[in-house]
Amino acid sequence: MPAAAPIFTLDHVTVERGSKALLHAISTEIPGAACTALLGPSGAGKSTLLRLLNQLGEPTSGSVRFRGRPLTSWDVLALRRRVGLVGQQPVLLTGRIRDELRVGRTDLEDDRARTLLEQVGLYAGMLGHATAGLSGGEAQRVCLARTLAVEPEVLLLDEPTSALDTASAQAVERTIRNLVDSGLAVVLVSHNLSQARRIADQVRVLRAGRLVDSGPADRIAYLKERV
Ligand SMILES: Nc1ncnc2c1ncn2[C@@H]1O[C@H](COP(=O)(O)OP(=O)(O)OP(=O)(O)O)[C@@H](O)[C@H]1O
Repeated sequence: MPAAAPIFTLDHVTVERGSKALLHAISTEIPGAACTALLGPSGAGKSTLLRLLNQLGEPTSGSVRFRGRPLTSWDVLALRRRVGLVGQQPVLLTGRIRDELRVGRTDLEDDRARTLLEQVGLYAGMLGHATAGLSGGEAQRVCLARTLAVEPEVLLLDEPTSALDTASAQAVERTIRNLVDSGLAVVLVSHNLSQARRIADQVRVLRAGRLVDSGPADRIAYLKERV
């Protein structure tokens, strides 16, 4: 069977800030309907790369294409509806969970909103609750549900479970894996190598801004050599 078309194609992507190169001539593809983990030590450039993918940053040189079209040719808001990003720190924008889930989807019905809450490991009954007083982990999951409400084709996740306890992290991992299995593309930045082994299909390893390894998760030495 021919390989599916990549969802993102990076061609010699370099990002410089002042005299420092945060990413050096990265060329790679990110497949659709798969979970791709961006791994590497702190400061390697993982978040910088992730943020390029929904135009929260721009390459100094080189190009990124989404579904074959240069990112720069996409309307930014249209792109961000198709490519949703959940950052490391939850940022809540409204006072109630129902309103929060409707931020990008004003016509979201309560039944769908309850399903989204359950999908991220929260209780459907929380729909009417205030957002004030949510724990960091709960807020992170509400942010994930808010992004999923828009039905993106790609989910960009920057350390999505770093603030969660084990049970909540497992619930979110299961959600991520189910979404991938139902056709969503996920790009995940993680320091948690066990998590990457559990849910990543593909891995890209960065070190000091360079792509040093790339391929299916079971062939990546970075995952095999570390606990
Ligand atoms: N706007 C900026 N200006 C200058 N340097 C930056 C900027 N943003 C990030 N950096 C630097 O770029 C390098 C890569 O940062 P980045 O956050 O992408 O790494 P990372 O691999 O995601 O790290 P971590 O795992 O610690 O989150 C770091 O040295 C960081 O200090």
